This record gives sequence, structure tokens and C-alpha cells, in this order.
Amino acid sequence: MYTDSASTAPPTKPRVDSEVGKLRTVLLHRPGAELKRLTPRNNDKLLFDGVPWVDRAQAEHDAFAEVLRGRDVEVLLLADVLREALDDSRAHSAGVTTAVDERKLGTQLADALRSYLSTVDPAGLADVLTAGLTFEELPVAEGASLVRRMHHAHDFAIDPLPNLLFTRDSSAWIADRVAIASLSMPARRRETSVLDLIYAYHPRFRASARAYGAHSAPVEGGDVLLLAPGVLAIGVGERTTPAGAESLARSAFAEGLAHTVLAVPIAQDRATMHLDTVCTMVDSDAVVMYPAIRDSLTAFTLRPQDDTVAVSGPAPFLEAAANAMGIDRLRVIDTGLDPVTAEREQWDDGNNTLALAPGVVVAYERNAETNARLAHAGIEVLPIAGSELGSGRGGPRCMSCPIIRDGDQFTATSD
Ligand SMILES: NC(=[NH2+])NCCC[C@H](N)C(=O)O
Repeated sequence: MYTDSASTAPPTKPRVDSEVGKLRTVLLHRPGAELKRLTPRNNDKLLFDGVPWVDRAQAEHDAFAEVLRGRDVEVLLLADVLREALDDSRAHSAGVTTAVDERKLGTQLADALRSYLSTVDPAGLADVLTAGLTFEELPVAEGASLVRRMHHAHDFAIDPLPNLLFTRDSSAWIADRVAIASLSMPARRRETSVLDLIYAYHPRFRASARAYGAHSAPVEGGDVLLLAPGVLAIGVGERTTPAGAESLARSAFAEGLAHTVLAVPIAQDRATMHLDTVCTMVDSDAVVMYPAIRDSLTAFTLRPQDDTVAVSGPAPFLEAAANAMGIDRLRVIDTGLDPVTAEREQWDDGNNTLALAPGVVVAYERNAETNARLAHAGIEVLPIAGSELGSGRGGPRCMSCPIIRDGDQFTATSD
């Protein structure tokens, strides 16, 4: 059922079968002008807890990327791949179409904006797609549109996408297929069309097959954990819905990407918006986990059965996971020792580590106690600063979309 990746040459085809296999290629987004759109009036709606210092956030992000490059990880930056995708004229016109919302702008302004954007070069269009456009910035001569006249100069004609920073959520590779997320929060929905352009038109990706319909029920990548080749855990809570988990499971079974899917209910809270805010893998048999949910977390187990999906459980998550993974026990390292420290470090993404290889993780340096506990358990922790990056409530895992990892590959068999 499992085959080893045979060659030793660096792999170039996208493929991810686990959370911890040696990371080869990753997609990050260096925060840019879209973060400068955040104000105390809109930060809640745009899902940030404050107004970040953008230069510092960029410096922290550059340092994060350097840690990855220092471990031989190829770092792709979203702005670059988007611009390259937009070199294709079909991508360019699709980009213009998705940027302009006629319901918001009215037909007159929408038409004018579309004609203007179709003359903008790929780099300029990539900027508009990520940072949005205010009414004041609209370069169109049509001053007479009622919509334009009645909107405040600083209102957004095209909304910015500050949460593109969290590339984990907008797409996820499962084996050799990419699932483009259907994001649930209005502030993030347009991210789907940006990722769609990249994967449809970038020369490196356009041959890749999709795993899930981008316009299906909500599923976000932060909820999807590849516990082992062929075993997925999908958090169901504030973002991913039961219907989203069910349809991703169906797609994964139909495409032969998994033999078991665990649907894991999590509290519908900002603090636990995704499964990866309370649990991430740090080794092939170990997770870092928020102790307050360690004993109460459960999972439904889904398996393919003829043309349908058989559901069993719920059972305790740690048991169901170990069973599905075919191991005796999943080791758990707690976030912090006392409940208050644990709560603080969970909030600051202490659970949200990015594994670069089995037993090697990137973590925010501020979660000192959690990191010490990881080190004590034999995990190598590569600390990064995240005082500004963290204001969007996301850590190293949220800020990364692995595209190639080494390791065992799942292949479905007909037995
Ligand atoms: N995988 C994650 N935990 N992502 C964190 C996303 C944070 C982002 N501000 C949001 O609310 O959507």
C-alpha cells in the first residue's frame, strides 16, 4: 500500500503526503501593501487583532523565509507566482473579472474599472488583486458615477486581502493534488480566486490536478492535517463546516488520496479558528497540543464504503488518530505547564509549528515554555520572531503551504 520515493534527486513535482516529511518547496506570502490597509476601524472585520507595524512584519517574514532557505527549502513567494501567472493573457483577463464586483460598484463604474485594469501590467494587477483599491485610488475618469460620488474616499472599491499571509488556509496539497479552499469568512473569500489563477495558469502548476471544488462547502487548509500518508484529520468548527469536511473526504476517497479521514469537532471560537491552532505534528508520531482539549477532543472516523462514506465514532481523538495511522500511540507534548501559560501560548500560536522534517520545527520564539517542552521531548526548535506577524493570529504553520515534502507516499490499492 505504501511505496518509498525512489530517487534521491530533489523532487520537482508537487506532492505532500504528511505533515513532517522533509520539506522541499513551500509557498509563502511576504506581507505587503495589503497590511497597510488595516486600521482600528477595519481590523476586526479583516481578521487582525491589531494594526501591525508593516516594515517589522516584513523583516520578521524575511527572517522566517531565511530559516527555511537555510534548511534547503525552496521558498516560492505568492506575489511572484501570481505575477508570473498573470503573464498569461487568459489569467490576466480572469484576474480582472474576479477583482471587479459589479454588485458593489454598479455597472457604470465596474465597466470603467474593468477597462482600466485590462491595461495594467501583470505586476500592477497582482498589486491590485492583493492590496485592493480605494475609491480615492480609482484612476478612472468616470467621476460621475453615483457610486463613486457617494462612497467615502477611503472605502474599498476592491477589498484588500491581508490574510493572504496565511497561505496554509487558501490551498492545501493532498498527495499530488491541490485543494483550493472555499474560505468561510467574507474577508477571505476572494483569496480563492487568487489561488485559482496561480494554480490554473502558472507554468509550474497548470498541469496539476485538483482535489476539491473551490466553490464547494467551506474547508480551510488550517483545518486539514495530513497525519500520515493516507490519513487526514479535518477540523470542523468556526471555518470548516461538516458539509465541507464530508465533501473533502468524499473527494479524497474518490481520487485515491486517503484511506481514512477523521472529522474533528473544535470549538467555534476565534482562539481555535482552525485545528492547527490547537494541534500540529512535530514528528511522525508526535503532536504539540493544547492541554485543555487533550482529553476532550474527539473524532468521527470516515472510511470509503462502496460509493458512500462510512462514519463511525465519535471516539477520543488521540485513539482514533493512532488507530488510523497504524501506530500504538500518538505522543503528545503540551503547550505550557500551568493553565494560564498554556492559554497564553495557545493564543500566541505555540501549537502552530511548521515541521521541516521529522522532529524539526519552526516555532514563534515568544512561546518559551512550549518550545522548552518541545526541546525536552527531543524536538529541534528553530525559533522565529513573530510579534508583528502574530497580530493576524497565525503562526509558522498558518503562514506556509507545503508544496513538496519527501517521504512515504500513499497509493490507493483496489483491495
Ligand atoms: N491556519 C491558521 N490557523 N490560520 C490562521 C488565520 C488567521 C487569519 N487572521 C484568519 O482569521 O483567518
